[in-house]
Amino acid sequence: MSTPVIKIENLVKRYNELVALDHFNLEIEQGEIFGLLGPNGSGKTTTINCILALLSFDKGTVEVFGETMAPNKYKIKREIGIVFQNVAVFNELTVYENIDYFCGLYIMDKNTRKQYVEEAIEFAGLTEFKKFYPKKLSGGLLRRLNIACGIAHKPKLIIMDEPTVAVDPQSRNKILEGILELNKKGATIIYTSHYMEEVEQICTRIAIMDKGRNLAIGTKEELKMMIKTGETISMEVLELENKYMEEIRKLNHVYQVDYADNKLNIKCSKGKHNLIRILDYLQQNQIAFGRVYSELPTLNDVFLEITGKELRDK
Ligand SMILES: Nc1ncnc2c1ncn2[C@@H]1O[C@H](COP(=O)(O)OP(=O)(O)OP(=O)(O)O)[C@@H](O)[C@H]1O
Repeated sequence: MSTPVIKIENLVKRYNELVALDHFNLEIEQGEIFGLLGPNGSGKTTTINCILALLSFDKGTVEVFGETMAPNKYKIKREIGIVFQNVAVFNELTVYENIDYFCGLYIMDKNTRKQYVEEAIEFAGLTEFKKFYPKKLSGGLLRRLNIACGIAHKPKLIIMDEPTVAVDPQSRNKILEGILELNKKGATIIYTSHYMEEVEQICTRIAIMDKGRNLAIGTKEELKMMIKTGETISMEVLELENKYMEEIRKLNHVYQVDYADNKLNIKCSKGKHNLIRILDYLQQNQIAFGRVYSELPTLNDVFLEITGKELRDK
């Protein structure tokens, strides 16, 4: 097997009393789009900062491209592109000049740099805005500029820390498509987010974090196989006596039944004919029902089952 791009073992990071990373382990292979998913404060940014050697830590090891990471490992740092949560560009420079500046930190040859900057501008959809100053850009365009600055030097590893927070849907889609494109061209991507839909959409593997620990790791299919919920069936029911709720609860594969605001919610473990069995029961007992929905588990269900709380997909 090839050397992992990232290998983190037993990482502990404390901020005084607070344990931000608690014996955290992670391995990321070349070519992955790896999602670090967790609620606010779960330790995603701390993990990224430890990978980049921007933070010292209390215990454990961090290897990048097979080498122990340290603040002076410039050869490794050249191969990493980072897009931070907060936009970090110069207000005094235009879009073109900003990208040129960041690219120039790594690419010395003038012609190559010019080509890379043009490519990054096109990639981020900023061609019309080349001469604009950041203050004149919308929030979404500013994020795209931030990304272009981070990736223009064609790094092998791109780390994106919540790049779509507070971004309009159009720019969000553009950013997600862009990440897939960068990956297709060979970059390994680490993507942190608390938007589970995005992570489901683009990531090849996902780690679910909470309180500085890695709770589960796998493809989205593997994560969903880890939990009991196979299917959530919900429907509108105008009236439902308690005795029926009890009986539904006893049906095969059903393990949770809730009824509130005329909505019946039934959680089932994995089974082939859950929906048919439930509808048969309702019909036999002449219980009228309206629209019926059947949903497969989401990453939120995985998170909920593992931690007992919602991921809060804001
Ligand atoms: N410089 C710091 N000093 C003290 N505590 C910190 C510091 N940075 C982070 N923390 C705390 O460490 C924990 C992990 O924070 P971190 O920013 O890594 O989480 P996160 O998952 O990235 O959250 P968010 O999604 O809000 O960015 C939180 O409890 C946070 O309050």
